[in-house]
Amino acid sequence: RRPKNFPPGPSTLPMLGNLHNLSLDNPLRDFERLRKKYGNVYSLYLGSKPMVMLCGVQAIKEALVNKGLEFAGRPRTLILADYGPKWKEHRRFALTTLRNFGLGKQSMEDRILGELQYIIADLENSIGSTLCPQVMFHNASSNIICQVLFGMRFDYNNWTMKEIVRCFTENAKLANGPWAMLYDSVPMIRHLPLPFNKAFTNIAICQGIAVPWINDHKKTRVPGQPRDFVDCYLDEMEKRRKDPSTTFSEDVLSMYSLDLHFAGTDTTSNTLLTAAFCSSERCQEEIDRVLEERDKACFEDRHNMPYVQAVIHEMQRVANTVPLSVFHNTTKDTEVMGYTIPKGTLIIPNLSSVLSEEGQWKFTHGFHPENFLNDQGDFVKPEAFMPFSAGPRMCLGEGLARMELFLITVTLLRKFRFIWPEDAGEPDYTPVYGVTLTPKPYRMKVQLREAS
Ligand code: HEM
Repeated sequence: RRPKNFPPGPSTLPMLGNLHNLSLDNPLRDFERLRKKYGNVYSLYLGSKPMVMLCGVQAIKEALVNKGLEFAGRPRTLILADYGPKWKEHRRFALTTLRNFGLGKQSMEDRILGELQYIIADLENSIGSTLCPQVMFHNASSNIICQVLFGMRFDYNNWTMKEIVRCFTENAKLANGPWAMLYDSVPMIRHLPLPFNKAFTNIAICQGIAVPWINDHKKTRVPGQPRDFVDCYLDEMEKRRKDPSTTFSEDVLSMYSLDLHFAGTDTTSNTLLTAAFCSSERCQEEIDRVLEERDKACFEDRHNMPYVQAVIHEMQRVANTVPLSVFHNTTKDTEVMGYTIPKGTLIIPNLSSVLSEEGQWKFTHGFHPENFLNDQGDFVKPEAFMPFSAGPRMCLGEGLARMELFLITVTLLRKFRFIWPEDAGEPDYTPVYGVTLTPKPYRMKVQLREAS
């Protein structure tokens, strides 16, 4: 039985709770069906553990923004830290460090533009034939964040690179799956040989790769002259050495850099993968007009490219890359939309429900850049645009991601034309479910624009 004034939901079965109400492949449709039946705030039981689903702008903003700290916890599933001093100190440090490395400034742009040269080379090698952009975009996104963290990049066919990307993509599929949901709620399943346990093997593999890189930094760094995020962290650890309450340590560094590397890879690349479907001649005209003879774009150009901006934002809306955000936990007894939510309740902010919420968009279905343009053709961002979530736990890499999406889209559309191969049949837009939604693997034909 649900506690008094707890959000409503379907009746439960012993042991299973509501698991039988959810499809193992893709529970998003079930969540939408339940929203229609029970409203924007409803509850489900994963085994015996309650969870609350938040749908729509109003409920999500009330919880994640207005009552941000009360909803800022994390369940102890995979890697991201729960709410507390460790999360606070590390989040503050990471935001400042990323900013100092030029988030929004020249040097971060240089890193992205530098990586773009390798993407361009890959695409040029595929002119006239077809290419699977999945691997290329994953490698590029991984390299960009890898350079920020560790100061290095890898060739796209390098074994280490392939192994990291394999672990990340596999974990992205396991992380929000039903087993992951159960993992937090039914401790005894942790000892069973379940598919979800593979996620921990993958984390161990990635740590096994990253720890020697960190050790190498310890040997080669010059204190006070950081080359990358890891150097900055080691400097900070040194500074806090005598502080008994510090949460900075080498163990945390290896986990934290893994969090950032993972969070910055599968998200950006899956958004770009959806983007490759959406290129348009109108974008290309705007890009040509603004860049004129210049050989590369810069992030500032976005202010003169309202249509491109609208396309990129619409592509994020449609891509719905992180449909259920990352799960939250309540840090104290609280309320949302008049319902009572006890401390320690699993919270799922259903971002998918906001990105396609009736009444929030000019066009809810299909791909319409007009959702982000006013009558004068200026770029506008509706309140319901929340692919990075909202509140104190919102995406830490939003700045980097927005810069990547803009520079990569503009540079590639300026140079190439992407065509759906005639013999490939109709594109299948059904995404593959996970913490990130992934388009089914596909191939694109690539042409140089000048040549066409
Ligand atoms: C298009 C690309 C991206 C999308 C759509 C995206 C989306 C999200 C979402 C929805 C969350 C969950 C927020 C919440 O729990 O309320 C999140 C968290 C996070 N993201 Fe991103 N993200 C993207 C790119 C990146 C990049 C490039 C980085 C790397 C710097 C990154 C680092 C993180 C981290 C560290 C968190 C956890 C924040 C915390 O727990 O405090 N993300 N992201």
